[in-house]
Amino acid sequence: NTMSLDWGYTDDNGPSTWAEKYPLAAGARQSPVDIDTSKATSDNSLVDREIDWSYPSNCSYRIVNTGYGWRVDTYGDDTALSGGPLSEVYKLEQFHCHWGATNDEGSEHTVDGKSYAAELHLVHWNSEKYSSFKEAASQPDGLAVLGVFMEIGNADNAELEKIISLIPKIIHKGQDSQASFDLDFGSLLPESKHYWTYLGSLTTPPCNECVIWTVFKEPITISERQLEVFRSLKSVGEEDAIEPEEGKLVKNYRPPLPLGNRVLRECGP
Ligand SMILES: NS(=O)(=O)c1ccc(C(=O)N2CCc3cc(O)c(O)cc3[C@@H]2c2ccccc2)cc1
Ligand SMILES: [Zn+2]
Repeated sequence: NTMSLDWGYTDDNGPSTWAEKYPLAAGARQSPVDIDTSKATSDNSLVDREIDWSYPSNCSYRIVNTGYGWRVDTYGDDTALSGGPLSEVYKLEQFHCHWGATNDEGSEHTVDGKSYAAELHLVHWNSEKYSSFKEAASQPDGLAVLGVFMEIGNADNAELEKIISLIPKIIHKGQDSQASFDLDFGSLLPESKHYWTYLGSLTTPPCNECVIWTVFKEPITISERQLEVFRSLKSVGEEDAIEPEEGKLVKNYRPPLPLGNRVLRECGP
């Protein structure tokens, strides 16, 4: 029925149930993973191959409540991500975030078992080799996602505030808001470009194994108030008459899956 999403993060439709309807979720190249720093190899294949990104400073965006979080759709024409583990240039398609009900959980990747309070994902697709995002999402090197850990700090994150200020307009699933603001992506990313990288998947259904993951080592900070605004989103539409406190998206992260025999590489200490 319209009330229940066919997948989500509650006990009855959460990550442990996804493989029933989305068989790829049970694959051997799934994401997220726990980053065991002792397993990371710093072979010189990545040495001084920094991750290079160029994003426009002023652009028009659409923020949407997908039912499992907020997502900002960019019109990635003049965006470019290259270098690091990437052999081609990738275009930014969208970015979004994952969080938990309390600050001691919320990130998808963990580092030596430690969770951060949230994790930002910037999703890019291989526009050099493929003709659309959807086509790229069915290819092993189709997508490149940058993962940025978020920890609680005293100060608001000013760049994120431009997005957070739009959230009250998209409280219910399906709502969206068009905005054009000058987003300085550079400050949504940590100062240090040091990262881990491995081959993985979408962390939500359909869990396609199409992602080259790059997770920055250094977190950015977000305030508790800003994180509370994320948790005020609802996973149900305006028409779904439920109690005011019900349907709140207090968590939308997938717990880590086994790295298995995949290689985990790192660049920078
Ligand atoms: N967390 S993440 O790994 O960075 C990630 C990346 C992309 C996507 C994404 O764009 N998806 C997956 C979920 C989804 C749900 C929809 O209702 C929808 O309209 C589109 C998507 C897309 C998607 C769907 C099918 C194939 C590829 C992507 C989701 C999560
Ligand atoms: Zn994500």
